[in-house]
Amino acid sequence: MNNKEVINLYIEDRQDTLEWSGDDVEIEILDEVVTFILNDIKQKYQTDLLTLRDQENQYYEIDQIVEFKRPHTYITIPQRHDVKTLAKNELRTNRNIYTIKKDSVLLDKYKEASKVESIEYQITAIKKANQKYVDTLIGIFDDLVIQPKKRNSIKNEIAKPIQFQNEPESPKFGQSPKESVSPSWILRKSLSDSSKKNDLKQFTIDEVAKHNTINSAWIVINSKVYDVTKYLNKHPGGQEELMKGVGTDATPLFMQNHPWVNAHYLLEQFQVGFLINHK
Ligand code: HEM
Repeated sequence: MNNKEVINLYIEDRQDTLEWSGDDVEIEILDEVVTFILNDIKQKYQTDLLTLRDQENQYYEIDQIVEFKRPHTYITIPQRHDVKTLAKNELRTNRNIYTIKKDSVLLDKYKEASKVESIEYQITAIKKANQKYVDTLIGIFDDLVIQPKKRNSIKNEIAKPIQFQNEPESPKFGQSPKESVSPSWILRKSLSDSSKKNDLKQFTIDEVAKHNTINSAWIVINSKVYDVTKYLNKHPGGQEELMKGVGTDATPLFMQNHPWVNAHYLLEQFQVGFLINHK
């Protein structure tokens, strides 16, 4: 009964672990969960290109993670990481553990040794999120002058590794990508971010809590503080729903309702700062 299986995905300081008991879980479900994780990584790292490699540095494709139940997959972003050195020994401070059952997935998030969040997803919600992700992505790219080449094939080619004939000079961890090797849309995004960054402040959760009315409505999603006063009547789920999260760190509520929504894309103009985690 206890034939527990595990797949690990690593990128920088993040480790995502899928755990399941071999008898209970169909391979399609594992595929959905892996896709869900890779989509999340793509959103967080703002890229649609991820390469997957094993411990021997061999490239492979997304469906091979599950098909061969590879225990360790190292993920890199071609223009951002030095592809010659796999960061096998990075300190993984952010760990996400997905316990997969027949119809649901329990996600436990850890920061260093402490559990910071626990979310239960129905498999149907994960499937819906994967489907929605494609739509969200198209929405994002519509706004950019330069379109990524694979825009129409993203759905079928999630995370397909790309190979360079001559490997480009890649920045090391922690350095920002060089202009010459960055896809222009990433560059564009980071430039617009940095010009605004000067105005952004740091807030404690107590300061955020003061803005809990429809006349001044602040909300925290993924450590970013947004003044959503002007977004309240635009929220597709309704003002009343959004008000449930106002004045708080609403990341868990947000994730329960629509993990596929890219909040930062929608709310960037309303960002006023960052949340400081004090103590
Ligand atoms: C401030 C950040 C938020 C943003 C940018 C946002 C954005 C959205 C978007 C784009 C949708 C449409 C989703 C779709 O059609 O797939 C939506 C729906 C919804 N949102 Fe939010 N939301 C936010 C916060 C919240 C919070 C805090 C809650 C709950 C307390 C919430 C509850 C809902 C609900 C219940 C729906 C309807 C879902 C459905 O029709 O299936 N949202 N939101």
